[in-house]
Amino acid sequence: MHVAIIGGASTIGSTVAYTLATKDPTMDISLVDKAPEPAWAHAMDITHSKYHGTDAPVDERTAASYGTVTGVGTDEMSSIDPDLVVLTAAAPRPDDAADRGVRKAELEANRAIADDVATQLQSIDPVPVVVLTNPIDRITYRLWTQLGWPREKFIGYSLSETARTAHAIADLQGVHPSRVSCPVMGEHGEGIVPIFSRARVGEASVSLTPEQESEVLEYVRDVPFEIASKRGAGETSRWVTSAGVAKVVRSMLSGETTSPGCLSTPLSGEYGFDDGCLSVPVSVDSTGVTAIHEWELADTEYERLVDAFESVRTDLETL
Ligand SMILES: NC(=O)C1=CN([C@@H]2O[C@H](COP(=O)(O)OP(=O)(O)OC[C@H]3O[C@@H](n4cnc5c(N)ncnc54)[C@H](O)[C@@H]3O)[C@@H](O)[C@H]2O)C=CC1
Ligand SMILES: O=C([O-])CC(=O)C(=O)O
Repeated sequence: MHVAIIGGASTIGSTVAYTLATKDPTMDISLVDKAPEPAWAHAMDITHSKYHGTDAPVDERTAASYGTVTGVGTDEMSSIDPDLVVLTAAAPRPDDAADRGVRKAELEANRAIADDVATQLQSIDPVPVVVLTNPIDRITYRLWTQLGWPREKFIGYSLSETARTAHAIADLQGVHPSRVSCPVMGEHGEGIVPIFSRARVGEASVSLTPEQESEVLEYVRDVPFEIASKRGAGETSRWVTSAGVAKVVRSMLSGETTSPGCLSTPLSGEYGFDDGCLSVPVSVDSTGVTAIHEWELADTEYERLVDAFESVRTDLETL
């Protein structure tokens, strides 16, 4: 399997590449970036890391199954034949990168990048594209409309919220986060919609007060920016993001249909929404999104979803 990461020299792209290479040494990975030298440098470093990551020396047959990690410029996109593309290309982060509104503020600069990437991708056959470039709901939509590939190919990555929500609920319930599940729909940003009606600790449903729900919401909205402010504005949450993206990519390329969770995808009537992207529960396989599941939601959850969609649509009108 071959994954091309466009914006592969980025903090997030290179960390996704390292995580994928560590979890699956057989994968071929191309780091494609408008800056070919750092792309090459990350690729070389990750290639060396595989020596220790795979407990070398290994036998000849195992070694022959290992994939390559390469770094190239965007002008080489047409010579790459990926099974899946991950998009992490982005404009330099603004000075207020640790402010909560920054994802939306990135729209104008990253829209131009999405249009450039659409041109790069015209040179290959349609494959699934997992978009990380913020604001993902708008950028995923823009890429879809610019490229014209089937909507099933477009997935915006928003799964970090599920991990953050699980941690916040675990704190309130006094349990280990790994025991908690609570899907998160909506916008990757202020308009996240944790589906508290489906929150569970193990098999047991969880009942939170409205104050506790607000606490969870605020934590999930705030924590990536708290992390960015303490690390330095150029740094985002690379660890949870790369682990989540690796989960999505590996489950898509596993050869089976799986449901990794809620991901952003173009909607055509689902949940009553048209012409925009939001995170919704999906099934995926190596071809892209195979099903969008329409869950019964609590009234407050659906109202939050409507607000999130309106916010996305309002921004799309400006493009
Ligand atoms: N969806 C999510 O959960 C997350 C999304 N992000 C987003 O991921 C994006 C990347 O963030 P960082 O890794 O910090 O970025 P970065 O600033 O480290 O790197 C951006 C890269 O994009 C490349 N690039 C710019 N224009 C390009 C083009 N037209 N074609 C190819 N490459 C191009 C640059 O050369 C650079 O290597 C941002 O939009 C960020 O907000 C970050 C964390 C989580
Ligand atoms: O805003 C950012 O760049 C970081 C981000 O999306 C996240 O960690 O969820």
